[in-house]
Amino acid sequence: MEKSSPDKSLRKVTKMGFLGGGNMAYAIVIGLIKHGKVEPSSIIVSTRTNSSGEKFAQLGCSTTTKNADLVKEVKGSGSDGAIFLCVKPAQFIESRSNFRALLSCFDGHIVSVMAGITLEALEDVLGKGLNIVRTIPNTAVQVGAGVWACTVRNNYSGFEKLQNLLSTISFFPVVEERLIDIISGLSGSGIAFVYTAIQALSDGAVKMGLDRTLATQIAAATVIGAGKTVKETETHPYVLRDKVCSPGGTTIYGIHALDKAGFNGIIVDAVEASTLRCKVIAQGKQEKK
Ligand SMILES: NC(=O)C1=CN([C@@H]2O[C@H](COP(=O)(O)OP(=O)(O)OC[C@H]3O[C@@H](n4cnc5c(N)ncnc54)[C@H](OP(=O)(O)O)[C@@H]3O)[C@@H](O)[C@H]2O)C=CC1
Ligand SMILES: O=C(O)[C@@H]1CCC=N1
Repeated sequence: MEKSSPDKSLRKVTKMGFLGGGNMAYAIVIGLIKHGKVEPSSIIVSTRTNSSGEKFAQLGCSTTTKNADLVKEVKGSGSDGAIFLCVKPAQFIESRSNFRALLSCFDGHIVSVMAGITLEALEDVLGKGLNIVRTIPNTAVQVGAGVWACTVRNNYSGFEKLQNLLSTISFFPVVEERLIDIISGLSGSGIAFVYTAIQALSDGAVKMGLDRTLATQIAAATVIGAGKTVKETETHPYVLRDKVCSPGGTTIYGIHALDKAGFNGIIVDAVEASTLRCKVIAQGKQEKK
């Protein structure tokens, strides 16, 4: 009896190419290998310089400094391949004619992680009718706990394969495009605000006499616990906060110190500033390195 070929809709994203191998690409690649069960041999990374590719080669990925070689290799895997645009917005705009020449005939998934660059701008550069997904990840994908929001013009056939893959390392909501810059400020950049808060908590404990290593471990565990509690109990953060504040106790004295310093307003300003900055860097106004 003739063996039936496997249902194509059940096949996975087969080959992944990363155009740009900086901090974000590295976080994604590490996450996919360690937490997404992706074989390093199915990943190819392109960078401008050989030295930037070395850390990927050490993981067992292929590397190149020729973008055309990367596209050729991913194309060879058929329409189940994915190319991730992981260069800076200004680098993309500066080399737009090269990116158009490379990708205008690519029929796999084209996943942009570039802050600020809209679907319309991506289509202007690369062409219409491609399977383009605009996304904004954060670097916690490296530990399988990222936030990676995405927007897609139409749910093209095969999009769910990409969704399944990227959901292995992140909370992967599909949202309206107008929300992407806000989520960039909230989680793409927001993770850096949380690192700052962890450092500040640790500093406070060191000031009071705890050793730095233990202070940072406890600060990190406290932030993880707070996030998990908000998520799993689905309770308003201020209700949870009230349960920590005993009347006349220790916590309300700390909360008072935060209020006097304008803590809430500072965080709101930070998310606002990072959100609005997306529009500026989308015009190529960024230091290109
Ligand atoms: N970092 C983060 O937390 C986040 C970043 N992003 C987005 O990810 C993208 C990358 O950011 P990040 O990784 O931080 O930046 P990096 O500067 O760390 O990385 C940029 C990479 O692009 C490579 N590169 C530049 N031009 C080209 C080109 N023409 N062809 C191929 N490779 C090229 C560089 O190569 P070389 O090293 O050889 O110069 C470098 O490896 C940005 O668009 C950013 O908005 C989104 C969310 C979060
Ligand atoms: O700082 C940046 O521009 C990138 C985009 C979101 C997080 N990092």
